[in-house]
Amino acid sequence: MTFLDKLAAAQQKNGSLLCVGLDPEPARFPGGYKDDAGSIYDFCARIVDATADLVIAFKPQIAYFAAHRAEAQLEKLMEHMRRNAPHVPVILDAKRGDIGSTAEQYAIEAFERYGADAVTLSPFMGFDSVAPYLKHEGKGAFLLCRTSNPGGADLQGQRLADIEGQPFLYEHVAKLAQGPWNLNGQLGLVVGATYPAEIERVRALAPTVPLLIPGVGAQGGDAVATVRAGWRADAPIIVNSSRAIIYASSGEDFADAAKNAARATRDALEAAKP
Ligand SMILES: O=C(O)c1cc(=O)[nH]c(=O)n1[C@@H]1O[C@H](COP(=O)(O)O)[C@@H](O)[C@H]1O
Repeated sequence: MTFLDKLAAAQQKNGSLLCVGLDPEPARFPGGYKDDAGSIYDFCARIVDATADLVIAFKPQIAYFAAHRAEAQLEKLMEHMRRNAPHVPVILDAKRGDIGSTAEQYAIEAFERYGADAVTLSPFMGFDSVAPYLKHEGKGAFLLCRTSNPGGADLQGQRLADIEGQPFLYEHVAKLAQGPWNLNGQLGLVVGATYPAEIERVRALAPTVPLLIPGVGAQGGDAVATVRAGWRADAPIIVNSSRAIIYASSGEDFADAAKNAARATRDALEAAKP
């Protein structure tokens, strides 16, 4: 099953556009797990089990594992998701970007070592830095386009004077992902929920690619505006929330609280569909 097939199946089965982001910070863990990097797997697995019937995808952020020497726990978590939530695709948030020969290794890491269904990438180094990921049949690759952080505009908001129509850099990325770079239909784009006008613009330029949209919840993005700007019946959007879900409670009830927060967010996103 390809990433896109899995995404469509999860969306239908769970009636959801919500992606739960797995950004484990031991300092924020509840009760007995607090400050224990050895509990990263246990904490995340409990969040996964509590929310697996409410999401379109899971998105582990690799830095939160690597910072604690917890790559083995990430491997175990990936296995856990394949076993306990086989219907939910996993996007490994790694934001890689490097020359082709190194990108080949990063692609092996994401798709073979961790078994991810999709990965996040920086397009800054150009097509040859993206191409190695596209050789992995059926896997997805999300290019950073208009990111959720305020500094995203520093470069993504620059006009490209030598390209017809003088588009912003993020608009050019959207066009490349919809067109010449999308060799096998594996590309998607990352656009922040904090900038709904830009989501609308990206959707107009890239009408069929999946959009990964982080920034609702802790970053304050508007769920309703996000769905109105990006949702199309025939093109998926994946709306990520990490901290607002996984740290919904700092008590022993954290998994139940995550489930309730995920359900409320899922329902708000569904209700916003036109
Ligand atoms: O690629 C991403 O996932 C990403 C892109 C972006 O523009 N903004 C953004 O916040 N993210 C990631 O999405 C998650 C957002 O987390 P919360 O702000 O806690 O919901 C983090 O893992 C970020 O690294």
